[in-house]
Amino acid sequence: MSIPVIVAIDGPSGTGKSSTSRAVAARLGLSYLDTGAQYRAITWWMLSNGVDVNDPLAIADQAGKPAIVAGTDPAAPAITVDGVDASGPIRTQEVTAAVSAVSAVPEVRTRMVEIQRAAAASAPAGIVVEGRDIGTTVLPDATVKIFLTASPEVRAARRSGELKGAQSVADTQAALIRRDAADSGRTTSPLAKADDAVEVDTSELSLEQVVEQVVALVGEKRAAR
Ligand SMILES: Nc1ncnc2c1ncn2[C@@H]1O[C@H](COP(=O)(O)OP(=O)(O)O)[C@@H](O)[C@H]1O
Ligand SMILES: Nc1ccn([C@H]2C[C@H](O)[C@@H](COP(=O)(O)OP(=O)(O)O)O2)c(=O)n1
Repeated sequence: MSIPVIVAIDGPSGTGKSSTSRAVAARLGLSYLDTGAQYRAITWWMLSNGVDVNDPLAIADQAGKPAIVAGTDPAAPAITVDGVDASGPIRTQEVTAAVSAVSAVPEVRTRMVEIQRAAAASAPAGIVVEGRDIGTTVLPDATVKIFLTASPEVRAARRSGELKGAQSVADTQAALIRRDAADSGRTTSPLAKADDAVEVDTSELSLEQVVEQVVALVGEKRAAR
């Protein structure tokens, strides 16, 4: 058996983290973990249970309550909260608007990071983990670290394509920029590129080209060890 490979993929919203991570994991036979889905899931629980998402003390107090379980099959990403499928509700604009505030609370992060490290440690062949602080904080010893970027215009166009006109491209771009600022500016493990991460600007690349680059980097690291 070869040593498990750990791939950390970080970056702001709409840069292609989820699509790239799933495709790389599927191609290399690795597990896959979407940590953003976990932060969205705990945010959904807070909103559903009447917790004031602008009150960090209230969030901290409740952070230990919901059971968040994320699947690790790249072919069928799954997320449940207290056993209930949360894959639809975590993508609503209400959750998107509240997730940065909830995920800035240290007690929330401590819990999520524990679950994320356990998933990485138990993946038989290795795992691709995507998020904001994977290379810096969650898995600082990852085999390969990637930091994806793209221009705000490209990211907003990609996101509004998914929202199917529910929000204008200009509003989507403004919301992305607000979330970037909140995620990069928080005190506990902000969105940041690790010093040893490879930065890939995906603005002008197809998904296939990004996947190829990441797969090639993993191959190089494997060959070197
Ligand atoms: N390199 C790319 N070129 C064009 N579209 C892309 C590319 N990467 C991702 N996408 C599309 O952009 C949208 C956002 O991608 P996603 O992987 O969800 O980004 P993130 O996880 O960083 O928010 C999706 O609709 C996806 O299909
Ligand atoms: N490792 C992570 C992953 C996500 N988060 C927070 C910050 C992000 O704005 C939200 C949502 O992340 P998600 O990856 O689902 O966001 P997008 O799909 O890129 O819009 O969660 C985090 O704080 N740390």
